[in-house]
Amino acid sequence: MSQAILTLNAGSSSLKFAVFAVNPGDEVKPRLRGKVENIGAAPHMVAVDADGAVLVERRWSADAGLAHEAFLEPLLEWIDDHLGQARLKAIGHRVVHGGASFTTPVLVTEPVLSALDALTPMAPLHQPHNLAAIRAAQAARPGLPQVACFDTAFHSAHADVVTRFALPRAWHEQGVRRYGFHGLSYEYVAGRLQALDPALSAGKVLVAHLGAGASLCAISSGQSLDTTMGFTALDGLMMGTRCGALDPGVILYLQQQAGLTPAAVEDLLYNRSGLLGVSQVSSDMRALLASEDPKAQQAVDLFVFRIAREAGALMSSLGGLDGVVFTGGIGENAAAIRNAVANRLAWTGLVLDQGANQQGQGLVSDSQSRVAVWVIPTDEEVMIARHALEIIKDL
Ligand SMILES: Nc1ncnc2c1ncn2[C@@H]1O[C@H](COP(=O)(O)OP(=O)(O)O)[C@@H](O)[C@H]1O
Ligand SMILES: CC(=O)OP(=O)(O)O
Ligand SMILES: [Mg+2]
Repeated sequence: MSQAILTLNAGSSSLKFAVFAVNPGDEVKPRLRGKVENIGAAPHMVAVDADGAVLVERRWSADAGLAHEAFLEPLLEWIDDHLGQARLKAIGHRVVHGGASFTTPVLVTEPVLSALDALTPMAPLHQPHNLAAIRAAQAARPGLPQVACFDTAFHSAHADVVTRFALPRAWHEQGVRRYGFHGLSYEYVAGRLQALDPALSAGKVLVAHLGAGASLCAISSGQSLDTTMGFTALDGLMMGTRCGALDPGVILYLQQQAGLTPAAVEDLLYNRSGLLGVSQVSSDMRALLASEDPKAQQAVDLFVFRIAREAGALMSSLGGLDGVVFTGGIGENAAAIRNAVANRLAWTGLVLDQGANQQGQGLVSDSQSRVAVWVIPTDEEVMIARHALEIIKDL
């Protein structure tokens, strides 16, 4: 009987899932993938097979009030019905925060779960959903190995200086330091780039993961050297609803002068800021690009400005720039954003091929460009499946 691995990637408002067949040579091959989007509002589930044919599509009403956990049991049953002859060998999970202790994927045990629970305050949008998915999967499939794969792990070899805040050193020792996120995405993209352009992948590359959450990663010879997110996934770029880098004095002002409680500050910075907060229109880049509202344009301009500014910082960490890779929902699909970022980085000698950029696939820089620019669709799911298989191989 063939074997399969299920991956679960519980995000702030979505639950992505995929089933991979384990082929000879331990190669994982996608069988089906899908997502439940818009959880908390009007959930929408869609799943497709390996050829992209729709297997299921379902909508729930906005007032159903369903949380992530409500989808897990029916989802696991639906997946069982679609496994055919295959037997589920493990479930791999994306866990956003691994802290200082988890620098590689691990088999989930109770002590692992409680250690990950302690990191929840540092990833309030993600960690509770990641851990709820693990607990629900444990309850539904007792005995089935669960593997946690961390967003932070790809950045765990950063030089000491990259990890530090200029705070009294005792805080660093207590774990108040920069970690970085979106590591599963960066690891996948780095692997794809090595296959697509080995010479570039041996050089200095800036990868822009621009989705609901957004960050940049400085990758040299396939290794992460620096990244824009830090202690939490709030730092760095402006995001859908998150503020990105902020003068810490603003937080003091909000609490001490404006009288916001810590919980209200958390809600402001994680849920009400970013594209949504500045535009007052939407957190969704598609809606902003289609809007006539000048505030939407202002939000897009700030998003692009912040990318270019942080890109400058990471070029310094890299000591140069040979290539840029765009990925994530915005990076893969929004030609206008790639173009605007490219215009701000023109001083590096980066020139887009306008036709290729509109197409948005593969190499999109001009043949005369000093900096190569690629669009590479990310795949956190396949990375999770590979890691899960690696961990359970010796069980
Ligand atoms: N065709 C498109 N043009 C512009 N933005 C897009 C397009 N398709 C998706 N996006 C944007 O991608 C973002 C979601 O990215 P994604 O990587 O899927 O998010 P998540 O972090 O939830 O995985 C949204 O802001 C959405 O508007
Ligand atoms: C870490 C993070 O911001 O993840 P996402 O982009 O999925 O929200
Ligand atoms: Mg994402």
